[in-house]
Amino acid sequence: MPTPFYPSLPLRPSICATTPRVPSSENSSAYCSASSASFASFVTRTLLPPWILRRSTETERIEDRHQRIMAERTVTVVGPDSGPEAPFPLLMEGPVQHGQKRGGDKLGIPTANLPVDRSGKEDAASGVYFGYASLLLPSTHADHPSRSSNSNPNPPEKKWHIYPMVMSIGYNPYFSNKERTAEANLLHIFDDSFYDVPMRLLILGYIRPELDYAGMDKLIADINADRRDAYVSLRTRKGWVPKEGAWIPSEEEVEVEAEGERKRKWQITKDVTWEAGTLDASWLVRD
Ligand SMILES: Cc1cc2nc3c(=O)[nH]c(=O)nc-3n(C[C@H](O)[C@H](O)[C@H](O)COP(=O)(O)O)c2cc1C
Ligand SMILES: Nc1ncnc2c1ncn2[C@@H]1O[C@H](COP(=O)(O)OP(=O)(O)O)[C@@H](O)[C@H]1O
Repeated sequence: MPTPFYPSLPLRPSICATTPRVPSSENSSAYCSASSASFASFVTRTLLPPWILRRSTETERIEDRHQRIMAERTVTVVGPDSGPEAPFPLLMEGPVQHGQKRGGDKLGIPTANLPVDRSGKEDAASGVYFGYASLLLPSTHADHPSRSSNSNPNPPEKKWHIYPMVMSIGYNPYFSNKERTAEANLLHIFDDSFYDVPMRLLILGYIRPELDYAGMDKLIADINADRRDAYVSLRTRKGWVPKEGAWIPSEEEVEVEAEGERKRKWQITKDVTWEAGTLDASWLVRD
């Protein structure tokens, strides 16, 4: 019998906060799912992907952790089940550039930068988006699939490799940037940086506008919530999973030291295989 795409689990997260994180004034395509009842049951059925169920020794622990976390916070599932809608997808590409060195060092969330002005996306509304990135890693790179020790669904002979991502386009109001940038956090743990590596971004949906914050901890919390929303929005629906397959992260809640306090955050920790979906992501891997 084929493995069901959506596992059945006793989770009851609330879908779309009563005060949504996502005001939609800046972009009409920003929205929470229309039918919260069906989405509630959808995410209830789908939140934990099959690979978690297959990990026999860790299953209990991770399930417990997911249940507790998901009971504590809300998840915004963005876009219709069938897949991205106009004006998406938006496409961007270019070599990864250096930024202000804040993502990894200050926020603990590295972001691979592309200039906005040379990519033809000047008209894209500033804000937080999600979708997939692909990288053309040289075969000598530590993260090239041919060198990876973990089970890797991306065939090494393929030149471009796909990763789920969440990104911001704009001026980073918290840091008052002068230049508009596009910055993607790939939902994958890399062993090495990949500056100058060609990157493509298939932008599939809009999560929220860029915001200013009273403190960096609030910015970090929101970016982690964005990562979670992007992950659930992509992972749980066939219409959002590439036909081409992806490196898929598993998330775990870990203790981290931040500004002298121990805090909890979501961190991508493992690679697992996603079942192929119906999304056409061929642009990401074409030669
Ligand atoms: C998903 C995501 C959401 C973000 N949201 C905001 C935001 O609301 N406000 C803001 O000032 N910066 C936001 N940023 C940008 C971060 O501040 C930025 O990644 C950080 O300044 C690192 O910059 P650097 O690459 O130049 O080091 C966001 C980044 C990501 C990946
Ligand atoms: N998961 C990841 N997502 C994005 N970039 C990553 C990731 N892991 C490592 N990197 C590397 O970290 C760099 C970004 O780190 P960051 O501290 O934000 O520096 P910068 O300000 O130069 O962009 C990326 O250009 C990339 O080479």
